[in-house]
Amino acid sequence: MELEAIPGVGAKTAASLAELEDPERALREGDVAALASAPGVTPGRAARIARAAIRATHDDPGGFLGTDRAREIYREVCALLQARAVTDYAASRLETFYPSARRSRIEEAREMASDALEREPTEAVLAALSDVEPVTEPGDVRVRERCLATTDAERYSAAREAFRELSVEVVEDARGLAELARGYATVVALDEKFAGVDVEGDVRVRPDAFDEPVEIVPERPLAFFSRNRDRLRAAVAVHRQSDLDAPCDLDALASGLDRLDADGAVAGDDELDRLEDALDDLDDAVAAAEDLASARLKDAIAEQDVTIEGSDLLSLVERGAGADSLLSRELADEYDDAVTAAREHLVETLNLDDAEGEVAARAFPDEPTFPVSHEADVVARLREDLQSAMDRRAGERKRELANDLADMREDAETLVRRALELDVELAIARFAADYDCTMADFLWDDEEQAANARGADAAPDVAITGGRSPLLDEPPERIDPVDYEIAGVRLLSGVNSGGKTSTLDLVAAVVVLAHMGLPVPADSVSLRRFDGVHYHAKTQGTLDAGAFESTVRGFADLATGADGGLVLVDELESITEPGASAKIIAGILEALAERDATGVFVSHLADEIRETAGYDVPVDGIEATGLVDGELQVERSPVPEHLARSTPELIVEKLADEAADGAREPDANADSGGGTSDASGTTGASADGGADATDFYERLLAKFE
Ligand SMILES: Nc1ncnc2c1ncn2[C@@H]1O[C@H](COP(=O)(O)OP(=O)(O)OP(=O)(O)O)[C@@H](O)[C@H]1O
Repeated sequence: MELEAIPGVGAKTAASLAELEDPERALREGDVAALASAPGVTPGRAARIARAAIRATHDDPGGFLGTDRAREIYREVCALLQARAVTDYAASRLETFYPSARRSRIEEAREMASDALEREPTEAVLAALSDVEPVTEPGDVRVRERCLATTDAERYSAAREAFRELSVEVVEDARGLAELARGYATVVALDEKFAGVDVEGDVRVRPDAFDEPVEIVPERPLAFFSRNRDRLRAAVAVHRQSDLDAPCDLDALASGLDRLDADGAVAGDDELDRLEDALDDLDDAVAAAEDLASARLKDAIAEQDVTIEGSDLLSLVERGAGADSLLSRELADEYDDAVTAAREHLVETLNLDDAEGEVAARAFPDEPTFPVSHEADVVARLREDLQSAMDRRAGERKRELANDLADMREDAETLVRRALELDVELAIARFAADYDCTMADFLWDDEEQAANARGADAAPDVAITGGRSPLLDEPPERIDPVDYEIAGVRLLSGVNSGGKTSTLDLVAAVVVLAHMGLPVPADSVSLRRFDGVHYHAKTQGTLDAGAFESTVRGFADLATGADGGLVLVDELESITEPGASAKIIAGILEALAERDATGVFVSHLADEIRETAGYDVPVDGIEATGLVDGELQVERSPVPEHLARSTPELIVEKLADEAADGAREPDANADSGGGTSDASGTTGASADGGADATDFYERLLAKFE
């Protein structure tokens, strides 16, 4: 895919995306983490780019969400899904699901959602997911103890390009190599002609270096694995806790990671640990050995009676000899014992092997001295030996581990990606479980046409059974399921607070989710494919002339455009005075009906609109089954083709009933002091005035017929 062909991606962003290892894959798979790793691309922008790329693939013009309220509904359902994601990745990735009018996109997303519904979001998987994050590239790795050397200028440039972690030096000849070997622990000569040269130090001739980068810089793969160690371990745990297919041997990867320190060094190697400890403890051990030997010798001297003949003493003094000579002559055995103890102490505390022990033995001189002191140059030699043994060992282990892990890098990245994608699926599965969702049945255009051609009864445009609006501010168990069928353009009437707006929200949420390819919160839903959703929320109060004009203009576009969208309108009458509103709504309904559009208009002016409209507008109604203790008892599912009674009508009916009861039972009212207010604040009928009040309420009631 041409990066600049993606809507919204300009030259700068395209250049930035081109820096990714595989931008096509990232776009194809909606890998928002990879996209967000492009320079200057934020996670939010990454999701928008991924969405735009999906749209481009499906030739989707976008714009499905035609109004602010429709966009709000999308954002709200998206937030409900995101609230069920564990990782930031999944939260961003869920934003790549958007309502589309394109069948191919809907079906693609439905396939993924259907797989998601098979997933089981166990506590163990969710806990493991909390530590998974997209892998990151380690920062610049610099290896200072190793360098590359060549006599060839071209090879020099190629090596600088291929081995950015190492210094590359130009040398003239073997002497140059020898000089480098004095400054670096290891020199890797790239030229064949150095094969067989004898240079002191660790000089390796590797003309194959370019083909074996892991051998030359094992730090490169190790840096990746150590940088991502915790997230890789978490991804391994996610795979072990779930039924995900692992792209590699999880045990091998886990054991490789166990052999790695967070800073890229090899961990868990006893010999390496021994050498490292010996180096760390060398100075202390030498000092302790010295003290030990001196103390022994001191004790021996203190216990010793030294007899010396006067002539001997004289000759010693004449030769200028000090007490040391006396020591060697008189206390040679004691000195030997003390020095042996010091040497043994060194070997034991530093856990030295035989060869190292031989060097350590020379750290204390055979010539007696008091106090006993070490030979600094021997200790320095021991340090060098230990250091080079450690470097050698670390190098070997690094290369071994790097060879084991390097081949797993791609799989390790896939492992993390699959774990993160699982989080996306689990968020969908958890949303579906919380709202008892199901996949909607689409009546695709060709099937619809075939049905119409057969003369079959036209199926409703949307049919919802047991719908539970996820947008209600109620916990899922308090939501009354709603059945609603929408065919053509219709009115929805009903009592105040009966659930008319909530029904529009439910329809919008179901249609948006279905067109996102995601499960819908209902027992069953069948619907046709829509080009968009145009949901107009109730306006607060009447509009000024300008706002009114632009609202009417908006409906003109809807009524005359080619868009086969779903139109949902909530109490449009509030935009202006009731008489004018009814006329305008009737006109809009007529125009939409002529275009075979689908729509629901919630209105309290159903009668007036029907009188004005030039066709028989169907009216559905949300009915109150009665008023109990001042509370409406509502049947939330709209009754098809039924004008619901309004709240005022219900209240007048209640007053009429109460007045009639009062007129029939004068004694009861006389007892309660007649003419007082009842609990609901309405005036009851008195024994003598009951008949009048009954007549009055009956008169009001008759106006509703
Ligand atoms: N299906 C439902 N299940 C449970 N509660 C619901 C349901 N539908 C609506 N309600 C409750 O009824 C309240 C009122 O709903 P809604 O605003 O949709 O009514 P309305 O008919 O549009 O009211 P109005 O005529 O005043 O605009 C909601 O806030 C919610 O608490």
